Amino acid sequence: MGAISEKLERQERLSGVGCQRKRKEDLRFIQGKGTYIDDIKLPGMLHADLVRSPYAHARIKSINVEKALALPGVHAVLTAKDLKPLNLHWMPTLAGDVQAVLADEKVCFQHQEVAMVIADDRYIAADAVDLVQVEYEELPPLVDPRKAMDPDAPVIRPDLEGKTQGAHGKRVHPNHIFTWEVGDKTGTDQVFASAEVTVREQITYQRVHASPLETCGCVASFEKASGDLKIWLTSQAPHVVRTVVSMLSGIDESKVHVVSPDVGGGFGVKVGVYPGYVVAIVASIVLGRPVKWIEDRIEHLATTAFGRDYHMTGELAADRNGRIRALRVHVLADHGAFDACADPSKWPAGFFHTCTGSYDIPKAYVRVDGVYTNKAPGGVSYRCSFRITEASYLIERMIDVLAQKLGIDKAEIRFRNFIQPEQFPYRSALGCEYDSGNYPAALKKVLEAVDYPALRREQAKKRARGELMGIGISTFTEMVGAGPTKTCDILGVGMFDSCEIRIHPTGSAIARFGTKDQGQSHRTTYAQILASEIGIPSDHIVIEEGDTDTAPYGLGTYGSRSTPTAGAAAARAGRKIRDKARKIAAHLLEVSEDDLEWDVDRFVVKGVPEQFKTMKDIAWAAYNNVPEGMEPGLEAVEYYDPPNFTFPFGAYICVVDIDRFTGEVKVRRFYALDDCGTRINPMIIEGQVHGGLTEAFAVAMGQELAYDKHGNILGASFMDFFLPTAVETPKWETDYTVTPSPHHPIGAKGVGESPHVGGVSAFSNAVIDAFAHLGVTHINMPYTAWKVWKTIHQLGLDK
Ligand code: PCD
Ligand SMILES: [Cu+]
Repeated sequence: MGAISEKLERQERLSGVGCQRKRKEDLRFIQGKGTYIDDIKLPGMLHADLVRSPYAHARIKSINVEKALALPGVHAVLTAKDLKPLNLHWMPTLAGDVQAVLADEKVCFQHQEVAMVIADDRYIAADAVDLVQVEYEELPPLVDPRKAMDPDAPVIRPDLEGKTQGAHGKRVHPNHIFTWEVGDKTGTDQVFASAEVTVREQITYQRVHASPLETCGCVASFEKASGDLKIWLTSQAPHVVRTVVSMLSGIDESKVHVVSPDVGGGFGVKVGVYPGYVVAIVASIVLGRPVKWIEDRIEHLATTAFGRDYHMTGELAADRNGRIRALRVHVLADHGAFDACADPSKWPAGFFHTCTGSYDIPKAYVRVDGVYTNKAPGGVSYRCSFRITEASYLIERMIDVLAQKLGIDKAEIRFRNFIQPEQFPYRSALGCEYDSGNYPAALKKVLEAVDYPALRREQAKKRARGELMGIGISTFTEMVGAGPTKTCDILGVGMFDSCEIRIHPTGSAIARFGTKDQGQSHRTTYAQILASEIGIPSDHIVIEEGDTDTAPYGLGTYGSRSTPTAGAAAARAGRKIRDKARKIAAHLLEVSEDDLEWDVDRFVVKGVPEQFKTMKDIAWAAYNNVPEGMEPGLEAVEYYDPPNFTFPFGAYICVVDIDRFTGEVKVRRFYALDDCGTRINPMIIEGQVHGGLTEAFAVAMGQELAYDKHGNILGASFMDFFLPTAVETPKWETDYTVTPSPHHPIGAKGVGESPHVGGVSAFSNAVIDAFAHLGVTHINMPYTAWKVWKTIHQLGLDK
């Protein structure tokens, strides 16, 4: 008894994997001691502001900067003409396209960057922006992606004239970017031709935008004397930025130093490189002084990368009993004026090919056409592993549509189609290899928790009274953790990730990673992984990320990849430490290595419990008493290339009541069960789920970057773009099951994006379910009271 409780006590002292350790980050944050980009202030620093286009599509006839330059305090006004000699007026995008850094003779979207003013302070810079005179000649705008490939559509990108080959194959129209196909077209068509039942639906996932508290920005500082370029950047991927900056500028990569300090939220929008960064860097080089550029909220929403804008046609072929036989999907993807999608290079539509979801669908075919329009560029994964939200939304909507057509219960149809636990590893018809899962168990648990049959009975009664109540189910699967490097790279750099750890003589440690926290709590949870592996309490392990001078190379944090990649690297680096520690312990105890066994925080001689060396003892010895021939010190580096993605999943259920007279949707209940394999910190997982669900609620209920017919953006401030506060946000109930990933060293899967991916369809399915008995099969998001009321009114329910 005594020995067991003593062991438990030691285990507890580690605060390792599974512990509800409080966030290490918060001590600084709640005291206002965070360091975000705007907190960086360097001696002699200048401030930049951008001149932006009021038009969606126009020729630039002239730019006159004289008045702006004459304003006291203005140091420079840069235009494309100034960048041209440096060959920096255009830059490559992550998607293999090019993007104008400052508009070159023509603007292609509203708010496009036209010139940068650099001044003593931001106020002078803003005043000078108003003094820059730009003469435009308006061109007809192309706003509707469905018209992008019309024969007489306005040509958006004359720079691509005659280019019949794009980064992802043939281009068939001046506004065509790529066509991407996956799956068995003929086989799928055959199944459809002879299917007992088919359904088809047009589903648009609207253009949306992440809204981190901190907008994008940077401070660039070029040291003329040494030739060093230092950039502070609110970035999710600092190493990638260093590589890109070096490639673009020709400055030796060792002379480029990127620091990503505290990041005030990322959500995918801080992965890429934006024109503002490039011009700020050029300005610093030209002026020999540090230059700060920070977006305001309108600039952020209107110009830095949007998410989604997928116009999908989904079709399912099935048996009369609801067993799905095939899936066929066409997507028209609106990429805006430049293809600046942030996806792994080989995947122009990200991981949209996960659109068979959690279901065992024998045949599938997907085709995605990307087109240019006069809108801001982007296509980042707003809390989504590269288009998985779109994919999951499509299949979760379609399975409901099929259920309605066949009159099968929406939970039941899922059970009939789930990939079964014994089918894993499961290879989907579109080529994803799912590592593990137990979907029926998850859905069963949720249905029991909310008493699903009782909810359906209540709904039937309400329907009889003319009331609107909806029950939405979402049983989603995600594919997160890009790599492996053989299929995933960014501009040729493989998507591994890294951990480097050093144990100090007194038994504390520092570990550095190639990922970059933006609020996810890596300082807290990485230390927990290491604590469990090396037996040093997590409170004695400092975690660092974000400085390219010190951190090992890594691809950054997005796509819920940190736990699957860098988290795995941490576990494996820890094991390397333990391997060396075992040798040192054997030497100290004068026994053979095989006579030792690991016990929480020490090596013990087998069968002789009183003979042991703790990790603390070993750390000290590593610096003064190692076995003959061994290097002193105790450190390890691991670059981890995962063999596969991890496949977290979940079962969500959402219950809504809709006011028949106002169209207001009230979320009565939201029950979310997530399975992310081994849980490192349950409290942090719960926080991630709360955050992701709130963003899902925002997208489903109100977020939209709409454009009018002239290409004016309509949703570019928080007056119009819905950002839920605590007042609007529903109460979340969370639950879990644990299905460890078989290939991850500690069985963990990513979780950061799951609630967003699964949440959006749960809300959507709930709202539409409220109208299902009236024959409604789909309503596009967002479900504002106005839009829902229109449906009610069309159905004559408000009488
Ligand atoms: N199993 C498990 C898993 C996980 N975890 C935890 O949780 C978290 C998360 O994780 P992950 O999933 O791995 O993820 P990451 O990578 O880290 O992150 C990322 C994500 O994350 C999320 N979340 C968040 N939060 C916050 N606060 N902020 C932010 O910004 C954010 N973002 C978002 C997003 S969007 Mo993308 O980018 O779109 O792609 S992607 C994303 C961390 O802390 C970790 O550790 C645990 O514990 N366990
Ligand atoms: Cu931004």
